Amino acid sequence: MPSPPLAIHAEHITKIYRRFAHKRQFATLKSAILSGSLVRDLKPDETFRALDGVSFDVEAGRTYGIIGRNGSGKSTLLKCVAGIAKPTTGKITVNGRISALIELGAGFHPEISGRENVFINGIMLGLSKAEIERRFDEIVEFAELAPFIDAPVKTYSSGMYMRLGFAVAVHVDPDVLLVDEVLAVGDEGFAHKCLDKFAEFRRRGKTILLVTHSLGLVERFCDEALWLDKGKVKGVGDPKRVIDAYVTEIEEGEEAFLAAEDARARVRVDLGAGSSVPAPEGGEPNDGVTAGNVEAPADMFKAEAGRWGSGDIEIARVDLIGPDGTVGHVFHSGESMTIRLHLTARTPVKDFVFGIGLFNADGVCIYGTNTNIEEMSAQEISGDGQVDFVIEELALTEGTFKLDLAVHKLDGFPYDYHRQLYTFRVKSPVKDVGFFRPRHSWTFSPSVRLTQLRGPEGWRPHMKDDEPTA
Ligand SMILES: Nc1ncnc2c1ncn2[C@@H]1O[C@H](COP(=O)(O)OP(=O)(O)OP(=O)(O)O)[C@@H](O)[C@H]1O
Repeated sequence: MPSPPLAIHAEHITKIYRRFAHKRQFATLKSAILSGSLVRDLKPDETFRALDGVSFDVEAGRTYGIIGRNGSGKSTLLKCVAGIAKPTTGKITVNGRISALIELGAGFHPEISGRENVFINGIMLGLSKAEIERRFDEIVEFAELAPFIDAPVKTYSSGMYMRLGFAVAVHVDPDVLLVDEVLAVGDEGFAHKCLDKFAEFRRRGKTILLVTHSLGLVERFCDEALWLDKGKVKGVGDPKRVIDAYVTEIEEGEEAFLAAEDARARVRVDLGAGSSVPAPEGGEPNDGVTAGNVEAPADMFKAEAGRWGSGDIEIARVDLIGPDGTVGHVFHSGESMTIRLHLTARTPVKDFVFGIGLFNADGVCIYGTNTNIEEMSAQEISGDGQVDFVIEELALTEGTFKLDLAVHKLDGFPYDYHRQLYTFRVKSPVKDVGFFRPRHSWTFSPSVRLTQLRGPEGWRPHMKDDEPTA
C-alpha cells in the first residue's frame, strides 16, 4: 500500500543560537572599540542548541501537536517549519501553502487602519488583492472588528490586534496551518471560534501543526504528538501515550522540587532552634531539647513557616502517602492521601490533642480540625507512636497546598507545632477553579444536549474523530 503523502518532512534539524550573556559593560563606545571588539565577549559556551537533531514527518491532513516545557524549542521548531528561522543544519520540506499563526499581527503597521493592514498582511501571506477583497468582510466579521476597521491599529487593544492577525491568517486558506499557542489570544468566546475554525480545517483535510501547553487540546484534537525536551525529541506517537509520559515526568520534577522545598523549610527551622525562649504562659519551661525554640507568632493567620513547642511530645517526621502507599508530594484530585505523623513522647503524657490545618498557597485556611473538636478524649501517649490522618478523597482543585500539624495540650499549650512546613501539590486534568471541588454531577433535560469530552476520571479516552464542542 503506498504511504500517504507527507505535508511536512523534517530531517535532523539543529538550530544553534548564540547567547550574548555576561557581556562586559563599557563606559563608552570608544573604550569598547579600544578593548578589541564589541562582540568578542561571547564566551565559548554561549552558543547553545535550541534544536538538536529533530526529525519528524506529518502526513497530509493530520493534526500534529508539539508539547514540552518552556524553552524546549517548540516555537523555534515551528518557526523553522514556517521559514521564519533557518535551521543551522538539517532539512525541512513543506508541501503546500503555509499560513503561520505565530507572531500574530507581527507585520501590522500601527499608524494605518485595520482595513489597510488586512490588505498588506494578506498580500504578505500570499493572497492576491482580488482574493483579499473577496474575503475581506469575512475576515472582519471573524475578527469582530467591523466598528473599528477604519481606525489605526495603534488604537486597538492587544486582544483586538491578535484577533485581526488570526482572522487574516486563517482566511489565507492554507494547506498547512502552523499554530503557536494562539488560543491564549482574546477572550473565551474568541478561543471557541478559533477551535471551530481548526475543526473546519481538519474536516477539509488540511494539515495543522500545533504548539501548545494545553495538553487537553492536544489529546482532544491531535492525531499525533511530539514531545520536545531540551531541543530533542523525547517522545512521538499517540497523543495520550506521549502526554502521559510527559505528565509523569513533570510530576517527578515537581516531586523533587517540593521535597527539596520542604527539606529547606525544615533546615531553616532547625537553624532557628539554637536560642532558648520562655515557655508560653501556663506551660512548663522550655528546655530546648527537641522541638524548635521559635516563639509562636502572635497572628496565626499571617504566620510564616516555623516550628515551636516544649518538645514533650515531638512530631519527629511527617509522611504524605498516596493511594499506592508511596510517600510523595504530588497527588491527584479525587484520590486518597494519608498524613502520617511519627511521634516521640519523652515521658508518658495524658493531656494531648492532635491538630491539622490545610492552607492554600496564599496561606488561606481551607480546613482545620483536631482530635478535641472531633470529640476524642486523650488517654495516654508514651514512647514512639504514629498517627494517620486519612483523607479518603482529595476534594481539591489543582494547586499547591500547605499543612499545619500540631500536638498540643487541651488548653492550646504547644508540645510541637509545625507551621506550614509541608507542601504538596494536587494535580487535576479538570481546570475548574477555587480550592474545593464538591463531589458533583450534572444532569440535563433531553432538550439540552452536550457531549462529554472527558472520561469520569477527567482524562477523556482518545477519540480521533470527535470535533470539539463549545
Ligand atoms: N532569537 C533567539 N536568540 C537566542 N536564543 C533564542 C532565540 N529564540 C529562542 N531562543 C532560545 O531557544 C530556546 C528555545 O526557545 P523556544 O521559544 O523555541 O522554546 P519554547 O519551547 O517555545 O518555549 P515556551 O514554551 O516558553 O514558549 C530558549 O532557551 C530560548 O531562550
